Amino acid sequence: MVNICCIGAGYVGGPSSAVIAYQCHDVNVTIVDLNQARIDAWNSDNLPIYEPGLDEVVFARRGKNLFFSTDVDQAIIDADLIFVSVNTPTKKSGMGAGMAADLAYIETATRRIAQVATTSKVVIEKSTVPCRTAESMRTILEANSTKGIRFDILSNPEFLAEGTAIKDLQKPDRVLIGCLQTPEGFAAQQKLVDIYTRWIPKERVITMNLWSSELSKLAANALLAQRISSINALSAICEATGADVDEVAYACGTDSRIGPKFLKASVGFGGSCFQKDILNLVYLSEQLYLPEVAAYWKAVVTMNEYQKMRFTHRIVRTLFNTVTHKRIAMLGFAFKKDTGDTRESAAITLCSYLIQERAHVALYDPKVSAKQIKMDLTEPGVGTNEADVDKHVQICNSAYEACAGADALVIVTEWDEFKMNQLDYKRIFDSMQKPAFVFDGRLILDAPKLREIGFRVETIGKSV
Ligand SMILES: NC(=O)C1=CN([C@@H]2O[C@H](COP(=O)(O)OP(=O)(O)OC[C@H]3O[C@@H](n4cnc5c(N)ncnc54)[C@H](O)[C@@H]3O)[C@@H](O)[C@H]2O)C=CC1
Ligand SMILES: O=C(O)[C@H]1O[C@H](OP(=O)(O)OP(=O)(O)OC[C@H]2O[C@@H](n3ccc(=O)[nH]c3=O)[C@H](O)[C@@H]2O)[C@H](O)[C@@H](O)[C@@H]1O
Repeated sequence: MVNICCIGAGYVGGPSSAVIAYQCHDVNVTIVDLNQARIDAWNSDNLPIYEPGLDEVVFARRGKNLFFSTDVDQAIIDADLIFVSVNTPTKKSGMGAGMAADLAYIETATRRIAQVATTSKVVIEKSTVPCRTAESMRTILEANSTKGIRFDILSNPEFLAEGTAIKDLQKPDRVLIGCLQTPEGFAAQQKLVDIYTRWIPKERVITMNLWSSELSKLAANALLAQRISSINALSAICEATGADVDEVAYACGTDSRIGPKFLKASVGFGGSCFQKDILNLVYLSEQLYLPEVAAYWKAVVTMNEYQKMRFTHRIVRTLFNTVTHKRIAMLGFAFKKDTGDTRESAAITLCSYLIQERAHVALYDPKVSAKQIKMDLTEPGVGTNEADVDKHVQICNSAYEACAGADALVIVTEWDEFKMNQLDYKRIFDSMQKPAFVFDGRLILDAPKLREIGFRVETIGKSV
């Protein structure tokens, strides 16, 4: 029986390893984390992550060939293959602060493996890391390995998107496995290929060298984010000219060379990775003395910040240049629908700007807790503190509650339950101050129908 250990029971480690257990009943999968509360939640009926389809996968295999534990050492000792799936956030201080990836968690996990392993292991870099991180991991492992133990390193970046993680893992576009181009490297690579090809067609499991694999992950996220910033840049032109961004996206997306995906204009991309990974690429380019390349990728993030700011300015301008003491209903706080994750959500920036304008923000999100919202809005650097939040933010239990008495409602996350066929917009209109404004930051509403009800509607990428 093959034993797999995954270090890091987060958004990636949890779902990706659970799917391996689900697909390969003869493989033992143990997911470990230092965070006791997180592991307790994985072992409970209330999993720590909201992800469609995740409960079914976990509940089907937990206690059979899928285990969650804080006993990191034992899981390392027992494992043949070890996924390192720990967080790699942007560094907050020191060299490269605000741009480079913080590799401290990777290094701690790697050193732990070296310290406690008693047999040879294949160590798999699952976290998103700067190009050539595998080299540092290998150096640490080799310098600390004794007793003739062998460590082989693979790069196997993850491409799942939150909200569709289980679907993405069950039927991925591709799986990447990078290895050192040596006989031992190829042998290690084959072990992982043998796992994935149990449920993924062979031609979708792509093998390559370690450095290409590491860089491909950063490149894929940078290219995806670049498309969003491109369409968002065009949305500004649309608003100024009368062109309609949905029509422009459709016209461009039907060109098979461009393709239709990731061309939805929005309040700006969020999520834990796009910004982090682009900044990582920017830092790498700077380190390689490629300032033009760094500036090129940096512009994707700059455009995203601009989009969030532009949208807030539009709200303030439309509400007669002041939102002071006005009630603004914000629908959605997660960075996208079908997840409770708020990391880098555009909602945080928007909310903070509105509070600074002294608005009263009434927030509703179906999957984000009040505690999380408060934590996000009081993080250092966000621009608002606890007193601001207590004074200016109300967390509501429904969209109707948030909108009651509001001057404006703002769609920030594209949850299905905010769509026209799910919410009674006439009821909302009747409960709001007049004139009643709608700001659609996700292009999910039918503006002409809302206008028939009596709303004044402003939509990203469309002029009135
Ligand atoms: N969130 C996402 O959708 C995606 C994330 N990624 C990448 O995957 C990596 C992990 O991301 P997430 O799962 O979102 O992070 P996360 O923060 O949700 O989970 C990481 C977990 O690792 C644990 N951890 C840290 N150091 C540890 C150690 N030494 N021993 C045991 N546990 C330790 C933490 O306690 C935490 O629970 C990052 O590099 C990220 O860039 C890649 C694709 C998608
Ligand atoms: O490395 C990662 O963490 C992951 O990052 C993204 O996944 P994720 O951030 O979960 O979600 P996306 O669907 O990519 O959305 C990211 C942000 O872009 C926004 N977006 C997306 C698509 C679009 O057309 N327009 C748009 O504004 C979303 O609302 C969201 O705020 C990538 O899609 C995954 O392939 C990758 O594995």
